[in-house]
Amino acid sequence: MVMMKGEQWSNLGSTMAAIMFVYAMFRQYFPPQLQDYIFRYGKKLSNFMYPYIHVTFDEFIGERMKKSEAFSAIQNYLSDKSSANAKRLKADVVKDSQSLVLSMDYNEEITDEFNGVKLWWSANRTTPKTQQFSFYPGADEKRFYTLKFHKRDRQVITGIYLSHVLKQGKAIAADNRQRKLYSNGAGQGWLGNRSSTTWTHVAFEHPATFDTLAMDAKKKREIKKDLVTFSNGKEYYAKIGKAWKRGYLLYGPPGTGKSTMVAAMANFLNYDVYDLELTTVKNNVELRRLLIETSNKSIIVIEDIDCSLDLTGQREEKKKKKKKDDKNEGGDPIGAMSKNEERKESEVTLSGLLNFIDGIWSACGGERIIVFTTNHVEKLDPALIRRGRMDNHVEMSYCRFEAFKVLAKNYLDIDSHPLFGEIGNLLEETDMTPADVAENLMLKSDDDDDDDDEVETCLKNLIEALKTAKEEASKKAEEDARLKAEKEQKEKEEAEKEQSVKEDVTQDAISAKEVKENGVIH
Ligand SMILES: Nc1ncnc2c1ncn2[C@@H]1O[C@H](COP(=O)(O)OP(=O)(O)OP(=O)(O)O)[C@@H](O)[C@H]1O
Ligand SMILES: [Mg+2]
Repeated sequence: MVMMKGEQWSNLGSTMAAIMFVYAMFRQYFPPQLQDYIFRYGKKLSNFMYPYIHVTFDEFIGERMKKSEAFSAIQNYLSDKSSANAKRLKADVVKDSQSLVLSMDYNEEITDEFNGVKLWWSANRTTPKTQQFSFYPGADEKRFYTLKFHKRDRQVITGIYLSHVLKQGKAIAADNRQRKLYSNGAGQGWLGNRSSTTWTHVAFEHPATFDTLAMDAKKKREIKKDLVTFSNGKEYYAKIGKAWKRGYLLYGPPGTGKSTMVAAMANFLNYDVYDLELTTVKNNVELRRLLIETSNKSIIVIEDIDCSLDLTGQREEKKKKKKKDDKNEGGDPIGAMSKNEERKESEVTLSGLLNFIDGIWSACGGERIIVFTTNHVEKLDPALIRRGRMDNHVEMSYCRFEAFKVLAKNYLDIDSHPLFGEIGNLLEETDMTPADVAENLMLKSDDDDDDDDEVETCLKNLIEALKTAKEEASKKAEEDARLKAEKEQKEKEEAEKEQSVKEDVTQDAISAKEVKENGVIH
């Protein structure tokens, strides 16, 4: 054995010596130009033997371990291709998504064709051969995709194919993406004090759509058109020099579908929803930070804006009153502190909010819809709802016949019924919210056999409810009229009384003057 090893070594030694000798001869006897020539042709020869180019795409880029956008896009693109082509597939539940995604297994190669050019993709991974114990098995694993193509196709691949892959991959990601509902909750600082608020999210799974939304069909069409124009309007907004965002004000009585409309908008556009609770936002700075943290393709909602902020035009008076209170409580430091803390609850001001809507920061990112909902549009400061801030004012109103038909179709699956005529008339005369109408249309059992009976019962119940509501409304109107008349009568009486008192006083004054001047007593 040892002999053999020694023999091998001596063989290797002599081979090396032979190579060195040949190389020395080559350098000595061939002029440098010829050497270059030979090297060039040597390379050409090897290129000829292996004419392919390999490009690798790593999963992570940079030192900060940022996930490569290209890798994700390629992953999506290939999962779409490979489910049809590859033989060995890997099934994965993509994070934040409920659907199973099939992608090609490691070391599997799939062929793609683009404009007549053939190319090959393969998924690879390398695991460093360390013996170190790792808390996260697989964390050291490096994953990458390799693209192989013929070097004559270089132009096509680097020019258009790769950008095509990235675009397709991103489009697939947008389709598969699980939308999120964000809300801003007060965080807890590590010393127990209230820290700044941050966005937390859950999956957004509201089933409302424009089809299930009961409202005037024409209005609905207009809103849908407006939304589509907005979401396709990137170039247009850039051209006119306006930030790519749009404001909606939804107003109407409680239960008319304002919140439902927001969900329908998000589902229609495939946007995320940010539900902004203004009362937990400490101040304008925090408001701005929260805004900057929102992603594009999102709807930012502030519900019941009239309750979240004091926007009724009486701000100044209140502030003055507060200042007065402060002065009075000079001797009570603890009280003053708690008052201060209370005030910290929300120092968001109208001007802060306006900056939030149309200040320069609001343009960051773009593609955002801001929705305000309110029950009392008349209470809002006109500055807040002028066009340009709130571009689209949508009134959500009581349920009329057309809206009822949508609800009847959704809830009872009927397009017409003999009772529709009566319901239609009642709905024109009575104000009932879609929420109340819908409540009456809910089927109480899921038995298919007596469906027709149940539909009829539901509609009859609705008629009863409408009649009751109508009676109540007329009673209320009567009562209101009575109270009004009483009030007017009272005011009239008071005015008369005042007048007579005034007259008496004047009469007395005249008499007193006469006495003084003439010394006459009647
Ligand atoms: N226009 C509508 N179309 C379909 N369903 C509706 C409509 N309006 C109300 N509803 C039903 O009534 C319920 C309450 O509606 P929603 O929460 O959207 O009202 P809202 O206008 O936001 O009320 P609030 O002012 O009290 O917030 C919803 O769950 C929905 O099922
Ligand atoms: Mg609501």
